Amino acid sequence: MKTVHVAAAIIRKDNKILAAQRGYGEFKDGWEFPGGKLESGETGAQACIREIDEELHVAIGDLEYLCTVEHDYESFHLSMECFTCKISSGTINDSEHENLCWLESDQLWDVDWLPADIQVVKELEKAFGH
Ligand SMILES: Nc1nc2c([nH]c(=O)n2[C@H]2C[C@H](O)[C@@H](COP(=O)(O)OP(=O)(O)OP(=O)(O)O)O2)c(=O)[nH]1
Repeated sequence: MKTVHVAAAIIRKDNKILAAQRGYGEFKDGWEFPGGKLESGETGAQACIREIDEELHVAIGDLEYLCTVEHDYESFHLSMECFTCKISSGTINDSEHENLCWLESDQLWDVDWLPADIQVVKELEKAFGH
């Protein structure tokens, strides 16, 4: 099965994290962390910074590796590196998602996450002691 390498940004603000609802494609309407596929030669962190600039038009910093999720979808295997981070400059101007939502720590399960993201949210709960 084909492996797709993705980097995802868990953007933190105060006690909240940013969730995004996909606006197109196979997983339309599912909730995820902003990010996208690694380009050749890129590290996960580099892809994360580039994707967030392209999608949300902000710069991110303070990246901290959280986990890598391995998930088998029907038609591909996803290997997704996840980083927590903060916005270091700019104001979000979303060019790609249907919705964005800042979730408080007690709202993490209020959205319908993509299957692979369930594990990420569990890791987040562990990391932040919820
Ligand atoms: N960005 C992102 N993708 C995720 C998450 N969870 C998850 O299963 N995925 C899957 C959905 C997609 O199949 C793949 C990421 O593709 P993408 O469409 O965001 O990447 P991209 O912008 O580089 O790609 P493209 O649309 O230009 O082809 O990973 C997540 O939390 N964030």
